[in-house]
Amino acid sequence: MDSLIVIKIGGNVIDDPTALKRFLTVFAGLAGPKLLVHGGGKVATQVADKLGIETTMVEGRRITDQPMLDVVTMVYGGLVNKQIVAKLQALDINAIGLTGADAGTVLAKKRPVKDIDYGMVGDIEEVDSGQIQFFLRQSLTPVFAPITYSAAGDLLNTNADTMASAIAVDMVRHNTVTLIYCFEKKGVLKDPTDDNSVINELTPALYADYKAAGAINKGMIPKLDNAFKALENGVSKVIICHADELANAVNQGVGTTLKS
Ligand SMILES: Nc1ncnc2c1ncn2[C@@H]1O[C@H](COP(=O)(O)OP(=O)(O)O)[C@@H](O)[C@H]1O
Ligand SMILES: CC(=O)N[C@@H](CCC(=O)OP(=O)(O)O)C(=O)O
Repeated sequence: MDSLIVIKIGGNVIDDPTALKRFLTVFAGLAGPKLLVHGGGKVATQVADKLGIETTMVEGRRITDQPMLDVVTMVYGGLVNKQIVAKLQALDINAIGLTGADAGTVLAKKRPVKDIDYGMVGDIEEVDSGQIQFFLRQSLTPVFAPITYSAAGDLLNTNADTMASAIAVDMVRHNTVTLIYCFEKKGVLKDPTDDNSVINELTPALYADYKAAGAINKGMIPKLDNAFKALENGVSKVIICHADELANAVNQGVGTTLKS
């Protein structure tokens, strides 16, 4: 089986043009088939602000009413996605920008209303990994925006960490998959205020301990839940690392590697 690297790049890096350019240069230089999933939550919040639309996040998920859905569709599916695709083209990577609706790649279902009404937020139902494999075989590099679609034809806002995990898991049918979450810190930290406290190997038991102690919190919790889910479902290797250390993470094991 061919290997495939699925990489997710987070919103804090996307919001910093210099850091994004550095990351994309390293991404472009990685050998072999690869695929990028991007976030952009920070940019969406800034654009919503300018339009007078208030942002509400609950457990790391954006409450997405119709005006907010319009914003995230424009920001993720348009602005951020196309800027990344253009930069990759300039780096000689033939990138193809996609939302989950494009080529029917990621189908979702509107999150049912329980205690909280998230609005137009999608929980992933099905990934068409055969279609993604088809793009890869044409030597195209898919770049996914965190937008999915429903069977009824609605666009849905979907967390980018979840999207990367779901795509990686389904690609296991075709490839030996490595999943790498890149963000602005050096990995999962024992102490979030100390950038030199990287946990080299994280097991579910250690994760539970650090979470209970409050050392792993906020956005890192849904990220790790998605990351462990990928490891449990056939992804060979899952790494969380700094965007600048992507090349070393692939080759030399920097950052945090998840263990089952
Ligand atoms: N133990 C930890 N190690 C590293 N980051 C942590 C930790 N606990 C909480 N965090 C926070 O999690 C954030 C990453 O989650 P999130 O903002 O969702 O990432 P992304 O930008 O990749 O989507 C970091 O910016 C950091 O503030
Ligand atoms: C439903 C939901 O919360 N979707 C996310 C999608 C973007 C994202 O995940 O961006 P980062 O990776 O930069 O956080 C949001 O709108 O913030």
